[in-house]
Amino acid sequence: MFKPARHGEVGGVSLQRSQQQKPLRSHDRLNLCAEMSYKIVNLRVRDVRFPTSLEQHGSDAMHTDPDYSAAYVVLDTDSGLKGFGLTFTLGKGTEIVLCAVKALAGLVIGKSLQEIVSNFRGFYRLLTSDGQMRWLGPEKGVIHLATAAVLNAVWDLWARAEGKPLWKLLVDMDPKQIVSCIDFRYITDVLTEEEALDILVKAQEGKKQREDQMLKEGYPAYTTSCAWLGYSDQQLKQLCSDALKSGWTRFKVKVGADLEDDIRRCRLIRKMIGPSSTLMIDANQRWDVAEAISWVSRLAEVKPLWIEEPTSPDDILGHAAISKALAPLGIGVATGEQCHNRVMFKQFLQASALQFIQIDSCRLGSVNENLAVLLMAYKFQVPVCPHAGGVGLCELVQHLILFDYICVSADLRNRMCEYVDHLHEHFTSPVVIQDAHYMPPKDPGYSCEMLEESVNRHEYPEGDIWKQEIQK
Ligand SMILES: C[C@H](O)[C@@H](O)[C@@H](O)[C@H](O)C(=O)O
Ligand SMILES: [Mg+2]
Repeated sequence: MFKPARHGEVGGVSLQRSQQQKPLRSHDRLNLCAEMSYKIVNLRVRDVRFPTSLEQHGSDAMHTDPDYSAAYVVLDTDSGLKGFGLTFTLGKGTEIVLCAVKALAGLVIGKSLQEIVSNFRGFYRLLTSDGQMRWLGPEKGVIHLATAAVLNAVWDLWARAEGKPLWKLLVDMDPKQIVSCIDFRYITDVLTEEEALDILVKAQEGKKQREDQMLKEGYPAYTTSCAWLGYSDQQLKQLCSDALKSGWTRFKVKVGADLEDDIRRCRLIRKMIGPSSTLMIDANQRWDVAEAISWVSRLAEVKPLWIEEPTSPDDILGHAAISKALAPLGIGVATGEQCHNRVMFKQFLQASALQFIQIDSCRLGSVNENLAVLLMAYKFQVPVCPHAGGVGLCELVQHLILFDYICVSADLRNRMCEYVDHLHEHFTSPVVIQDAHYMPPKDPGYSCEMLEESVNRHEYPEGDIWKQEIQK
């Protein structure tokens, strides 16, 4: 059974003085309604799946039948306010994530939001460092996906309690409070707390203009939904021509299963979008290192900006070798959607193994760990181009990239956020895309809440959608 940690302790281990969270001074605190502590009294988690594989939406060279799914978390508080969070999965296995979320529930229930956010670094540690459960990770795999779902719900609750969309909650925070949410353990050799603070303080200049700019123009996006691997050439053409009409200028194509098909499909798209539009290719980990280099060299004629996930997501030195070999062709390497944690990102950066860093709102330990990666990326001057799509990933990650632009990078060169046009209708505050840009969300929260009816219909296996599928 989990024993609540005493002050200065995480998972029964006493923290070094320097790692302890300094209590926030009163002026650092946000406006959490003074008389409201928002005590979390219950955590519910549901297995929600969408049968996207039936039409090959989301298919790639390794995931040929993805059913976009979520472990969907709802936190109930004593005040009636709820927090909604999720992590993304591909169908089978979502029930395992549910088990992991349930295993973490005891660390959350009974805590007040005030208690959590006044020592968010400590709370992140509590979830990721439990003396028994960390054996399942640490900070990777199913337990980390579950951590993301739970923490996403906590951040959603916090933003709702403040009456702000999450990006605005972050933008309005004092830089000291931002760094107080980050666990710097294992990354201080490249980024110390002081350096992080320095980056954030320097970026205060021009913040207001950048916020206004985002509210007016939105954040640039690219689309992946024209060219899933399982789509026919006919479908590709139709979707690409529709996207061009709607103002899209940046496109990603799935590759990696068959070289001749890739050449044909990429030529087709390049021809349709013209030389000045941007094309990216994504192999979803299909190749070995040498194979990746030779395959992508054959596709160099279509001038891809990047090759995404050319090989195993764990092979940092392999990515470095591919980056080096493809640099003369003007092709960068992008990865991150399956990068476990900030430590791996640190090494990718140290090894110059990627030229585009793809954070993921549900793979890393929520906002807390993503903040660490955004700051490391800034230090190494590597552009962040978040992974999105799936179910809910666009809704979530738009908040993080808005924060990145307004408060960290202040730069839009070579930067764009992924977009796919699936399943937004199931959310209470779906993303708003205008002229191929993400428009900043206005509703309070982290945009994770799904429509109750959608959850009921898609819950696995009892929902109507799945009952019908099972009967077929
Ligand atoms: C199975 C999924 O659709 C992936 O193919 C998808 O996340 C993809 O890698 C992407 O970059 O969007
Ligand atoms: Mg990808």
